[in-house]
Amino acid sequence: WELSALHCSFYNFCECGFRPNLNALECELARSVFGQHLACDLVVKAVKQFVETDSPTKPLVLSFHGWTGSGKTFLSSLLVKHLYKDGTRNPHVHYFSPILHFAHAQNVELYKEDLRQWIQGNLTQCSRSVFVFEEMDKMHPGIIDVLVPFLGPSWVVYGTNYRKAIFIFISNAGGDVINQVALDFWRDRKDREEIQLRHLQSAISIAVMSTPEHGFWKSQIMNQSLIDVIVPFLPLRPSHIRQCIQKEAEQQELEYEEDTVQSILNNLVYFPEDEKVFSSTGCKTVSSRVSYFL
Ligand SMILES: Nc1ncnc2c1ncn2[C@@H]1O[C@H](COP(=O)(O)OP(=O)(O)OP(=O)(O)O)[C@@H](O)[C@H]1O
Repeated sequence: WELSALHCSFYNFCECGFRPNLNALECELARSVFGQHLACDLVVKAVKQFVETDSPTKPLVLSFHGWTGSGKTFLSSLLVKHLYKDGTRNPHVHYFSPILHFAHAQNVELYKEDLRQWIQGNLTQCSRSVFVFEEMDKMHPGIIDVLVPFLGPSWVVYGTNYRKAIFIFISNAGGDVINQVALDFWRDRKDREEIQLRHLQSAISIAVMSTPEHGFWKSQIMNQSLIDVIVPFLPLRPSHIRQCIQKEAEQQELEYEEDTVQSILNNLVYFPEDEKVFSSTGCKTVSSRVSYFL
């Protein structure tokens, strides 16, 4: 008890169960997230820097981009797991999905007001809240702009210390350009681990800004550069899918033969059609296939 109290007063961040364990995060990402060296590095660095600052000047805003099934939602849940004592069960982690929460275009004004109040209310209760916005490329543009006052360094939101919050935006936008860069590296026989943010960042921003269905389209969030880190997720190679299959089989406590793993791999779709370099669905359908095949 004493040690934990000391830790809390020293770091000043045990409020609302916020107990980041970033070494554990780093280990779990290295062990469980396959083929995403760039995303893992960027997230760990950004979060470390953020939580080690007593009074951050703005909230941490991360934007995850990449092909389906590449691990965007998975990584965000591992991050949350290691930020709070009770992980994803912590009530100060809030998930938003356009289909669930903002389904009807005619209600945009209502959604905006509800969202603004929800964020403000929750930040008043707990400044160390995390807000995760899924499928940003299906969000009606405009809704997300109500977040602008909460994301920047210079606004004051009365009664809240909004600067300690973490916002994560997830979308497939930019997936095509990320895939193209990864494919070019593969064709040039360059190591995938050589891909750096500078190879992708501006192309992703351009892709997002030119997608009218994206929640960031014409948004002040992009125009005012309120995103701290753009986090690209690379398309997964068959070797990564193999790792996902093995992990899933182990989790389900199923015995597996190499032949069966190969059959699952053979049953997936890869692109480009002639070269079959990357999985079209990433690891997304692996869990159900493992249950079916093993
Ligand atoms: N890079 C990865 N390493 C390990 N497991 C992965 C990876 N990518 C995906 N998975 C597995 O596949 C499941 C689905 O992935 P996830 O939901 O994170 O994909 P996503 O990128 O968010 O896809 P979408 O864009 O369709 O929402 C995860 O729960 C995880 O088990």
